[in-house]
Amino acid sequence: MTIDPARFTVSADVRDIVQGRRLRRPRQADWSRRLVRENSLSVDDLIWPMFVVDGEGRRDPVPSMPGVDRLSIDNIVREVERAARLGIPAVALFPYTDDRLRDETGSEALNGNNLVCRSCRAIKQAVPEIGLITDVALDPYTSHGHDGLMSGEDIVNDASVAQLCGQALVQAEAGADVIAPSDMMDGRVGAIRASLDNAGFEQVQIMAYAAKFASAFYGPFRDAIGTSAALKGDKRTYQMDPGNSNEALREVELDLAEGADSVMVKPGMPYLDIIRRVKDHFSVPTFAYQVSGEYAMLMAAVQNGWLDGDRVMMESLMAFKRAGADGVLTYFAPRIAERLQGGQS
Ligand SMILES: NCC(=O)CCC(=O)O
Ligand SMILES: [Mg+2]
Repeated sequence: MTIDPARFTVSADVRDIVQGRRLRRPRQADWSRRLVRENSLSVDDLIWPMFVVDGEGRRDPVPSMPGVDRLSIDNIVREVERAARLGIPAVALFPYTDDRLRDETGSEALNGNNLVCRSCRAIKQAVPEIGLITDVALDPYTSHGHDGLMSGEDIVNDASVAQLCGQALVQAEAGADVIAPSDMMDGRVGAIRASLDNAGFEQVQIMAYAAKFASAFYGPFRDAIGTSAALKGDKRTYQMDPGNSNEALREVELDLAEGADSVMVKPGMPYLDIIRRVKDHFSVPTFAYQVSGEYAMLMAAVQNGWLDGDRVMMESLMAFKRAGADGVLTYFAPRIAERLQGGQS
């Protein structure tokens, strides 16, 4: 329906008020909207998290993450080649560990020939130019599903840190460019930095999961790496309380003091305020993790036809940029990169 503006009398008062305050003016055309846009999204902002599983020719869908598969090494190499073609700067690896290899201490984490290490070698051989990020935490390897070592009901800090240093070393030896500790033990960044340096890996970066909250949004990830059933209790004695914000700044401050090259806030969208505070306070490379539950939530609505997939994906990523993030770990990475390559934002 079109209306005839002439039929509506606009008083001089209204015109006076609007005069000189027409913020809608630059919104009238695409060229102008693009010129005044404050933030932009580029392929350089993307880190693609990937799930690796043992075997060959495997591409097992993760039911709660439509469009995401667990890949065997041969297929993961193919996908990393695709990431490189798309211009994605880095990928992050997470292993699905066979139940037989899980134990109380997560000893498989220290096996220099474990699935993650074998994946690193294969990827580095095929696609040496891509950034390779590995996860340091024991949860994919422990029978109890916790990120550290357990003594009774407790997750013991310092002994866990020692184990995590060993894990970081085998990953660096296998070719990881960035060690990303996601365990939230106190002091692990400094200890890992020292271990890496002592072993001659002073160029290997540390991306610290500095402010990682005890969140219900990790559910689908735990399905993907097969720890949902194993996990005893919850992670509230080491991950942050969702009610806290100042504490996130202390966590980031300590990780930076201990030698982190970049820091991460996780989950993403429910914690945009934390990203903004971290960026404003420290002005360091700050990453966000759009976690599995955020992805699952959007995809579920998209599959029902309730949301436009491409548009919510782009808008959700733009929100991270606006909040101050330098980059985002997102399961949408290849889809976004394809869209950006097509020249659409
Ligand atoms: N350490 C990595 C994660 O916990 C990922 C969480 C997610 O995507 O839900
Ligand atoms: Mg900490």
